[in-house]
Amino acid sequence: MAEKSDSDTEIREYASPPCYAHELSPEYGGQSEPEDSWSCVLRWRKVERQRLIEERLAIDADERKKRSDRIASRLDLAIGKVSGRIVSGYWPFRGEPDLRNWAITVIERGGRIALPVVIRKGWPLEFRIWSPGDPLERGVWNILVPSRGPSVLPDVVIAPVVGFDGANYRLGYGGGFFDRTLAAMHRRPLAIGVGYAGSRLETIRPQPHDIAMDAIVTD
Ligand SMILES: Nc1nc2c(c(=O)[nH]1)N(C=O)[C@@H](CNc1ccc(C(=O)N[C@@H](CCC(=O)O)C(=O)O)cc1)CN2
Ligand SMILES: Nc1ncnc2c1ncn2[C@@H]1O[C@H](COP(=O)(O)OP(=O)(O)OP(=O)(O)O)[C@@H](O)[C@H]1O
Repeated sequence: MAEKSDSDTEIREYASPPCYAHELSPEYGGQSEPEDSWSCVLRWRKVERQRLIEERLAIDADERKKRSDRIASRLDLAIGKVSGRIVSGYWPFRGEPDLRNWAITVIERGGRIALPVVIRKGWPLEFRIWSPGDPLERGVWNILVPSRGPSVLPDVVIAPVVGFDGANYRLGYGGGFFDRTLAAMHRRPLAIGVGYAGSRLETIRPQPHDIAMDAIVTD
C-alpha cells in the first residue's frame, strides 16, 4: 500500500558525507563545496545509484518474482479501479520489479497500458499504448518500446525507482525523465514509484526539479 514511511525497513546507506570534494588534495587549491551543492549531490547520487542497482541485481530470479508479485498486489490497493484508465507501466531492466503480468491483468480489468518512450535525451517522455502481442523495438539505451501507437496522457504513471525516501522522492537513472515529464503535463497523473524496500534512503537530497511521487509502493 502507499507507504509514507516504513519504519521496519533497515536503511543501509553509507554514513559518509554525500560530498567527496573535501577529499581532494589541499594542493588542488579549489574552494571546498558546500555538501548540498548540486555538484556534490550529483556525485553522491551517482555512487548511490550504482550501489543500489548492484544490490538489486544480486536478488535471484525466484526472489525477484515473489517481490514483484507482492508489489503488484500492493499496487492494486494504491491505484484502486483501473477500468477506463490509462496506466503507464515500464519494460523492466537492470533488476527492476517485473510487473508485466500485472499489466496484463490491468487490461483484463478494462484498463489500458502505456509504456514510456524516450524521444530524446533532455526531453519529456512520450507514452504509447501497448497490448500483449504489439510489436516492440529497441529505443534509447536499448529499452523495448512500442514501435507505433498513439501518444497518450496516462491517468496513472508507475515510475520504477533506483532509490526513494520517506518523503516519496524518487531517485531514477539520472536522466531526469520522469521529473521533466510530470513537470510538463498539464493534467498531473497519479504518480506511483515502485521498488524494493531495501532501496530506501534516508533522503535523496531533493533538489528544486525533483517531484515527489504520490506514493511509493514496495515489497
Ligand atoms: N524500465 C524503465 N524504462 C524506462 C525508465 C526507467 O526508469 N525504467 N525511464 C525512466 O526515466 C526512462 C529511461 N531512462 C533512463 C535514463 C538513463 C539511463 C542510463 O543508462 N543513463 C546512463 C547515463 C546517465 C547520465 O547521463 O548520467 C547510464 O546510467 O549509464 C537509462 C534509462 C524511460 N524508460
Ligand atoms: N523539469 C526539468 N527541467 C529541466 N531539467 C530537469 C527537469 N527535471 C530534471 N531535470 C534535469 O535532469 C537531470 C537528472 O535529474 P535527476 O538526478 O533528478 O534524475 P532521476 O530522477 O534520477 O532520473 P529519471 O527520472 O530519468 O529516472 C538533472 O540535471 C536535472 O537538472
